[in-house]
Amino acid sequence: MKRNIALTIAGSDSGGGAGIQADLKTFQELGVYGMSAITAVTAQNTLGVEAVYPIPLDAIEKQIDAVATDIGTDAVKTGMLFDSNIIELVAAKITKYKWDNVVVDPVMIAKGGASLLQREAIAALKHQLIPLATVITPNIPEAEELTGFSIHTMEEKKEAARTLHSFGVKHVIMKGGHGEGNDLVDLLYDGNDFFTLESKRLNTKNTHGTGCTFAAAMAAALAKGMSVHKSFEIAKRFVYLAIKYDLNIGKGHGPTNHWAYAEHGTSKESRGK
Ligand SMILES: Nc1ncnc2c1ncn2[C@@H]1O[C@H](COP(=O)(O)OP(=O)(O)O)[C@@H](O)[C@H]1O
Ligand SMILES: Cc1ncc(COP(=O)(O)OP(=O)(O)O)c(N)n1
Repeated sequence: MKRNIALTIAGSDSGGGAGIQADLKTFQELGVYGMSAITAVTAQNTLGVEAVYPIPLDAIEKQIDAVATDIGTDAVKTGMLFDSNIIELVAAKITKYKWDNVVVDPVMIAKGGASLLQREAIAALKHQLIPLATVITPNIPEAEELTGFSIHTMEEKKEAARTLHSFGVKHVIMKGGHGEGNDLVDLLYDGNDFFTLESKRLNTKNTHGTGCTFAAAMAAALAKGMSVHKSFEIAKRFVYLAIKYDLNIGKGHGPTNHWAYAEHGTSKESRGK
């Protein structure tokens, strides 16, 4: 049986809810063979990030080259990239290996407030990596940082999506988890039209790793040959169910449930409107 392949270039979360661990679990659950290039090791659990250890640049390069020269990939997802040197390296490798289906999750700050991207790296993210992406998946604070303006209303979300699209990326998905109110809207912009996917806000503290899981599900669906729009639907549903059937793990913000899509994905009740 043919298996499609996806590569995640991201940080390790020792607690298993976000980063490389969330990505590989998501790939597996969506039937995609997962590979990884680790950019940083974090000592992290549901209470927060205790320490960050960036991986030497040549070790990141060797991980990427090792999988690229032998195995190849159908999609790439980037997460925590930590500094501008790592971003420049990743951009150069995407160009060198002519990868498409590139999902860039512009990870900046963990939910507990820990910085996962140096401030000096924001320019490299904007000008070197984002233009190579098929889709970027910022949350509201990340979109505010990248565009330089604050975002509260739907019109401001649309304006931010237009601004981010002008950086050269093909599609922008503005995630709505940080918005206000009970109705939660994720917005896709393809350069011409806007598409929204809505859900009720689930009342849980266990949302650690939602952004990583969403972007990894996008990458997995793209790796399987689906369109960006179809991948958006799958990613939204995958993360919604992962939050709805959350796991009671740890004393803080627990991880989402990566089994939920397989276990509950077909029931009407789980469709969550
Ligand atoms: N409480 C919630 N209930 C339902 N969906 C949520 C909730 N929080 C986040 N999501 C969904 O999870 C995904 C990630 O959203 P967001 O929280 O904005 O990103 P991040 O985890 O990067 O901060 C989005 O699809 C969003 O709609
Ligand atoms: C190693 C690592 N990478 C990324 C994140 C951020 O993940 P995210 O999905 O945005 O979830 P929260 O941190 O907001 O819960 C991370 N924490 N660690």
